[in-house]
Amino acid sequence: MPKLLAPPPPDSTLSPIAGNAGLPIIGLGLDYIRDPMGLLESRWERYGPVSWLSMAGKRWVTVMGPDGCQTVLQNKDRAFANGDGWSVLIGPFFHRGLMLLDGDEHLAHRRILQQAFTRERLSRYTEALHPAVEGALDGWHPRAGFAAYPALKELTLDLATSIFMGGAEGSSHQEMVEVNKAFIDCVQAATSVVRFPLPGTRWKRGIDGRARLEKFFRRYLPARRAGTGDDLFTTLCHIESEDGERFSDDDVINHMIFLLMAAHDTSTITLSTMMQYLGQYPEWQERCRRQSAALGTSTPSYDQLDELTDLDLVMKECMRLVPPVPVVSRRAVKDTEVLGRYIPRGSYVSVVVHFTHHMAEYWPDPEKFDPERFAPERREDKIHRYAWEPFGGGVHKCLGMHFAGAEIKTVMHHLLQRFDWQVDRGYRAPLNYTSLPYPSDGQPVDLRHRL
Ligand code: HEM
Repeated sequence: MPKLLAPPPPDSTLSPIAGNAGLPIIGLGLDYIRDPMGLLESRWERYGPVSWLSMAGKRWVTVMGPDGCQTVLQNKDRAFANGDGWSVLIGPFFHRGLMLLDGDEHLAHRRILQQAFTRERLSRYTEALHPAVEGALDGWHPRAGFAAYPALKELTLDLATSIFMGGAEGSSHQEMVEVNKAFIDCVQAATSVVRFPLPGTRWKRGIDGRARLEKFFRRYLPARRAGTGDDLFTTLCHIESEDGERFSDDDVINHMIFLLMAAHDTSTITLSTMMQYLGQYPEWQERCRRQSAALGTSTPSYDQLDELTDLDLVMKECMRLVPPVPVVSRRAVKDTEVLGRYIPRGSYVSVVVHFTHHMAEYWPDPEKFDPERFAPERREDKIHRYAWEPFGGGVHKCLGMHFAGAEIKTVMHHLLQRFDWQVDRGYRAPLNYTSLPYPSDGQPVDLRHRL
């Protein structure tokens, strides 16, 4: 029997939200991790676009489909808060990152941070990306069954240390491996069943990871405050809003830790998904390679990357099929409603991007890899403003989306020129949804140097 979350006030025309809790404590967490689409589809059929369930120790109102997602993300009556919504999942690890701030404070920090993502700065980051990508790819040893995911993860961390940090002078390889592990621990702690620092739990590893990251960044802070480099860390130390507001030392560290997290896993899974599908669809790999070669340079500028339109289609389709952030979190700070369903103050709300991206109503043959659906003559994403929403929407829409596009295209440009690769057409990535999705088999591809 479905249970109702809370009755609407007596004079209200709103309906209550139906749902079910699942198992004690863990709720439906394991069902989601095992088969997110299976769980979501069954709930859509049973309850429609707004329902409730238990997960990660809390009751969540789950909102599916572009109409409901739009209402929550646009947040017109300011009923949904980010800080409280995300804190319950990742607060101890990413507190005071931009995504966890709200209201005027969020706006003030976002205004300063925007200065780090102007077109001019993105052009300079892109210039710096090329040698860093080339250096990282020099360490790749192609073979059949090459594990693309861990190699890409290491590569994006290398990029983060050079482009974001301006290098990590004085840090050993072993230390960087530990920093990488600290990120993973912080991200994976999000869905820990135990939500206090009990030794041996994901939560405890996340807390330890945060402490390690803070120590790491604090060590480099004085040098970046005094420096004049083009990296993001130095930029955050110097940028100011139009009113002359600047970041404190703590702000810089909090934003750096969040930005590295925001940039790292999201770009890695996008690249890894692209390698999978380009390996499975050699005609697309060749199309992208031809366009890339037609640029006539191994180090295209930020503006030139716009000419890689085929790669752009593939990137969009891969982010549709595997959205790097499948669920976005909020908390209702007052009584409100979504699609006529009553949401009482204090409710946790999850916006399920992943489901929208696979709805047959909006995406014909939704499981098919079909990058042309984003081509100008089709533009299936135009059917609804929130049909394709990998970067979210509203005031918290991803601040790094243009950086992400530049990084992903730069890496792919170098990969296409250096290597070709194949993946069996029947392969299905065993994606682990414990936190952000990743292929638990390391995403094997048959990788070869191009002759
Ligand atoms: C494929 C890559 C990426 C995807 C899919 C992605 C996705 C998202 C999503 C869905 C949000 C909104 C979260 C919410 O509404 O609560 C977000 C926020 C954010 N992202 Fe990204 N992201 C990507 C890459 C990046 C990169 C590379 C950076 C930084 C260089 C970045 C920085 C941020 C920041 C700062 C926010 C918070 C914005 C705010 O709250 O005002 N992201 N991202």
